[in-house]
Amino acid sequence: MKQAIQLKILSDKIGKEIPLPTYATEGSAGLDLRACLDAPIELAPGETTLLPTGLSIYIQDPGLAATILPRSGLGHKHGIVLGNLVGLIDSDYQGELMVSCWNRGKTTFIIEPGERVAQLVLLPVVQAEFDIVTEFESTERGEGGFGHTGTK
Ligand SMILES: O=c1ccn([C@H]2C[C@H](O)[C@@H](COP(=O)(O)OP(=O)(O)OP(=O)(O)O)O2)c(=O)[nH]1
Ligand SMILES: [Mg+2]
Repeated sequence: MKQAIQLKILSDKIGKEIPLPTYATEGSAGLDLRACLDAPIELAPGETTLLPTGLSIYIQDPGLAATILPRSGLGHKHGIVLGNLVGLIDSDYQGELMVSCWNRGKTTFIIEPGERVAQLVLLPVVQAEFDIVTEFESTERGEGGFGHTGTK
């Protein structure tokens, strides 16, 4: 599904040395987010840094949200993941998209200006309107969880 989303360019670098986010292929779910930096950043093992993207989006529709997810190659091969594990962008957020970058690996990683550090995925959202009850209709699972169904 496609939907227009308002986007503000906050840095002169965007659209010049740093391209606007695009879907890499027709079927891509994620838009790669690039580090909007003046100079490379060294991220030592165990360190976390908050990277600007030079962009803000205003999703506007409360039925949507965006998530910031790690890129699998960076995460698996270099241990570069997100300090908050997953970022959630609210539909009413209008500030700069920020990427918390965590080096959970064992070697220093250099983040270059314009490097694709994470990906943005827009998702549908349902806001709950709580209906307070004292009993739930019973289910096969009931209150069982956390391995209740076994491992094999
Ligand atoms: O990786 C992220 C996560 C969040 N945000 C922005 C968008 C989001 O809408 C806002 C608040 O995020 P969240 O609700 O996860 O953080 P919080 O610690 O609960 O802050 P707040 O009290 O502002 O809601 O921060 C980012 O730019 N990047
Ligand atoms: Mg919050």
